[in-house]
Amino acid sequence: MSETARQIAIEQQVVDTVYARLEVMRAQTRQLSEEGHRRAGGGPVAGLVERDAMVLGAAARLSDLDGQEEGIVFGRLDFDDDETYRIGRLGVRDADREPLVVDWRAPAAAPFYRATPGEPLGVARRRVITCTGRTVVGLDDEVLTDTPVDGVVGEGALLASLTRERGAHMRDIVSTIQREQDEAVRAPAAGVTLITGGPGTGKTQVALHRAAYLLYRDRGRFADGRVLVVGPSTVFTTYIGRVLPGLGEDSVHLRAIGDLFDGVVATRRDCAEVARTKGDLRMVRVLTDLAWDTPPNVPDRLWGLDADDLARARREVRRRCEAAGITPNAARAQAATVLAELLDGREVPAAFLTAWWPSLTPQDVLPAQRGEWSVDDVPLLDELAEILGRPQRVAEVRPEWQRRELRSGARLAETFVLSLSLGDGWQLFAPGVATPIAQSGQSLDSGHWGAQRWAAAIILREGHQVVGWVDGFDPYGEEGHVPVLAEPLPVAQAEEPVEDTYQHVIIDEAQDLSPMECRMIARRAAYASMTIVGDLGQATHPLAAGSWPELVHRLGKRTARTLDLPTGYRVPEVIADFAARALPPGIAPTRSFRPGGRLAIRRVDDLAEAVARETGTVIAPDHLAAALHAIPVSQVKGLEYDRVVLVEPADIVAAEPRGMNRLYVALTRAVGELVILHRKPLPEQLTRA
Ligand SMILES: Nc1ncnc2c1ncn2[C@@H]1O[C@H](COP(=O)(O)OP(=O)(O)OP(=O)(O)O)[C@@H](O)[C@H]1O
Repeated sequence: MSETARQIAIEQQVVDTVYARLEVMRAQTRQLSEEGHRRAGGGPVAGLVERDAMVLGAAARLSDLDGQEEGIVFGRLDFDDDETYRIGRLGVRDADREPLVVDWRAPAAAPFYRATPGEPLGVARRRVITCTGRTVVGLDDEVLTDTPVDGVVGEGALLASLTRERGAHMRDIVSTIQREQDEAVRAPAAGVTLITGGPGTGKTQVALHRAAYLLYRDRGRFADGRVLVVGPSTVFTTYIGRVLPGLGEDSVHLRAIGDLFDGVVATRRDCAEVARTKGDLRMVRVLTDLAWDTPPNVPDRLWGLDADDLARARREVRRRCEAAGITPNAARAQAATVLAELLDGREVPAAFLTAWWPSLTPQDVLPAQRGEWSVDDVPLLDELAEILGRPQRVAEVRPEWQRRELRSGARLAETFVLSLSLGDGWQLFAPGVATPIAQSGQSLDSGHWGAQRWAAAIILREGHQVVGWVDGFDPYGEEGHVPVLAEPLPVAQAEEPVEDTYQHVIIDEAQDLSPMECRMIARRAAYASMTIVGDLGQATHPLAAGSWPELVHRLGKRTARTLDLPTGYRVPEVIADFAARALPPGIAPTRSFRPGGRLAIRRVDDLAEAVARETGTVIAPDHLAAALHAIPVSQVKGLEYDRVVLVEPADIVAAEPRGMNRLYVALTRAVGELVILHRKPLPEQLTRA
């Protein structure tokens, strides 16, 4: 038996023990979950709470275990003092609670990523264990001590991992995270962490592993959708979408910029000129004017008031509301007041007010052009949501009595009638109109009649019945003869305001954010710590920040701790050296870890014909992409392919103000081979030696 086979057999034994233990845990978990469901049948409130807690915990545990089928154990550390332990995607203990595998995120696992020959941290040997499913298929040892270590085997885990076949989705790098990457993954959660580095330095990987790390370190704070990861496009989020579930985490919100505003999924980008306009901070003013403008199709006269009078009234409403900090969607009462003043106190019918001052959604104010919003529209919709204000929340418009009922969970007819100002109830039915009791004066008889009408209204609206009459308070709080209502509808669930802010926000490809996009993210990160990941050399947005401090500031934060990733793991040396010619002055090229690589540059007469002869992924200027069945160059950010065929660089550069940066992005997508096909002369920068 070879030494490698012997060592593999040793590790296989450990892996088998871990899986056997997981099976036991899985069976226990399933039993727990079933027990939870059975108890739920009982129904009492206390039981429900218990059920929820149990089912939730059990289900989470199950999905944890299911997600970890592949390669749970991937590392081993042997220390100078003969201590040994295995590192895995999750921590597993045996029946006596002794650790079988240490979670890669635990402090004890840090030496696996941090130890170097110069600074071994007590580690004698670091071993990477490669599994396919439950079978150990390879080992790679690195000895970090001068004293001899037995049974050393190796095949270069990092290189092996880099040369593995590429799938349609990004795979995690948990077994080969490099030291500088690990420092970025484990940087403190608080404040702003800025992770910079050239193409292929592992920024995206670090960002995702960091999300998993934060969840592990402070689950109470970050679980349940409290971490947001923002990427540049839905193609990109789909590409990286499996990394976190593979690491056992599925509670992170992963969103593309075009996907951040609820109810809209935008994938198309506007051309640079339009993007420049839409991304500019001056849009805030434009959108504010739009939000207060007269909406289309609203009535344009009311009794003696014509369209001009109404337009003037609208301006007056805006003036008063802006002075008082009231948003358009909360301004109907002010609108009523202004109109009533113009009408010498005459009360404006509710129906008119609702039509003239409707509640607006951002989509009402900024309808889709040709049936579709662009990614650059999304921050505008989000801004409009802020400017318009939410249509008043149910909780806010509910009268106090109703809120009290919702809080207590009980709807008491007597309470309903006696303890509240009946005006509240009437307001629900006919806002802005005087109540029947008020209209009928103070005589008890007509008051009684009015109360009956009022009760009928409430019956219609709320499903109550009148079961008697008592002396209570009329709509104006005066004493009167009022109905006691019964048979209420069940009390609805109290609607808690949904907080859509996060505890931690991770932004990938952050160099590309326009000022308006920054505002959209900052709105979700007002109280959040942040991880900002990017490369200024790949900035293509016409309004991209010129420096990192500027971007941090745009995101509403002040300072950042910066970590730079200096080594590129994607692009091989030959291609990286060539691509560096497209880098703007002042940006240092990335040192490539991958040796070799193949580069071919061909001048051709017919692009379509030349493309048809090639194999690999074709990347073309956007205007040629469809004809050549190619991926538009604007869509490849963050992605990578084994063999890239890049078409007509001159057109890519000419298409937009930051065309050279766009070309740099395209040149740095290839993992093995890059073929450049061009009909027009190459951009001058590429021809420089
Ligand atoms: N430590 C590592 N071990 C194995 N593979 C790695 C490691 N670091 C990075 N890689 C691989 O290198 C490639 C580039 O990584 P990634 O996409 O995270 O880089 P990036 O810096 O985000 O690139 P870009 O700036 O182009 O978006 C990926 O295939 C990734 O899996």
